[in-house]
Amino acid sequence: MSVRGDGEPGSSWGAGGGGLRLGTRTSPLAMVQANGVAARLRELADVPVEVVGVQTSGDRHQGHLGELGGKGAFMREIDRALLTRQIDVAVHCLKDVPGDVPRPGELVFAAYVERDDTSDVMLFPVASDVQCMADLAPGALVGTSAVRRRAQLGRIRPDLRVEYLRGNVNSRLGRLDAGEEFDAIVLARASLDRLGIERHGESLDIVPAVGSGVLAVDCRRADPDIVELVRLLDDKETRQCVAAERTMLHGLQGHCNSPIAGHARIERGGQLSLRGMVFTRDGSQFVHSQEWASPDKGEDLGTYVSGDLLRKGARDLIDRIPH
Ligand SMILES: NCc1[nH]cc(CCC(=O)O)c1CC(=O)O
Repeated sequence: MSVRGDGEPGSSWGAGGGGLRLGTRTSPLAMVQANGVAARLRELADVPVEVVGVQTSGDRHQGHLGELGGKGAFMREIDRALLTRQIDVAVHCLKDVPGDVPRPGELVFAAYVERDDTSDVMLFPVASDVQCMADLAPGALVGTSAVRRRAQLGRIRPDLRVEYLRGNVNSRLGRLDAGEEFDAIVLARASLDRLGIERHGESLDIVPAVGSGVLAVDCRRADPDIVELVRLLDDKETRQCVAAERTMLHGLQGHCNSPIAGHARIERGGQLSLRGMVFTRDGSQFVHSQEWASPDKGEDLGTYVSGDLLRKGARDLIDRIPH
C-alpha cells in the first residue's frame, strides 16, 4: 500500500534514491503505527517516506502461530525486504519480536519509540450487562492468544475458561460483539489507543509482556544516514527499559509458548526497576523476581533477574510446556 510516494527527483535517500520506503505488516494496527513513524521522519528530515505493507506468513496463516515457528512469522518477510533493499526502514511491535532467535547482524533497531501504555485490558460485548471481570459468571469464556495472559488470568480467576483467539483487533472486537462465542476478550490498551478505539475496558492487574507498548524501528547498519535519522526517534528511557526486559528474556531462553512476563520502568527516584515472572500454563505455579539498578545498567539488571528466576526454578516451568 502506498500512502505517499512522491519521491523528489534528486533526493538521495533510500535504496531507490527517491525517498525512504518504510515497511510494516499489512494489519490496520501496523499501518497506523507505521504512518505515525513515517510522519515523524518526514518532519525531521524533510524526506519523502512511502509506507509499504509487507505480507507476512504470520498474517496469512489463520491457525495457531506455533505451527509457523511462533512470533518470528511476522518478521521473516520484513527482514528479507530490508536485507534486499526493497524497503529502508521497518516498524515492529517489539512485543512480537522473538527473544530466542538472534536478529540478522546487518540490521539494527536504531529507535525504540517512547513507550505507550503497557497494560492489558478486558473487554466485554457492547450489548452485555457484564462490564467487569468480577461480574463474569463462573466458567465464563475469555478469548486471548497470549499464554502470559492466560496464566495470569488463571491466578485471578481460576474458574474462567480461556480459548485461543487471534486476528486483527477489529475482527477480534467483531467476534466479541457478535455475542456468540466469548464473554470477554483481552487486548493491549496500546492497540486500542493507537487505533483510536474508545470503549470501556477493565485494566488488568497483571504483569505486562516484555516489550509491550514499544515500537522498534529497524534499518540497515550499512546506511549510516538512515540510522542517524531514525536514531532521532529513539527514547532514552524506553531503550533502558527495553535493555533490561530483553536481556532478561534472552537469559530465560524461553520459546513463543512460554508464559513469561517482564516489566521495567524508571522509578520516581530515578532507579531502573525490573520485575520478571514465569508461570505454568494455568498460572498455578510461578516464580517471581524484582530488582533495581542504575538506568544505564539495564543489561546487568536483566541478567540478574533472569538468573534469579532460573535459580528459583524457571527452567523447569518453561521446559514443562511443549513448544
Ligand atoms: N500480540 C499482538 C500485539 N503485539 C503488539 C500489540 C500492540 C500493543 C503493543 O505494542 O504492546 C498487539 C496487540 C495486542 O496484544 O492486543
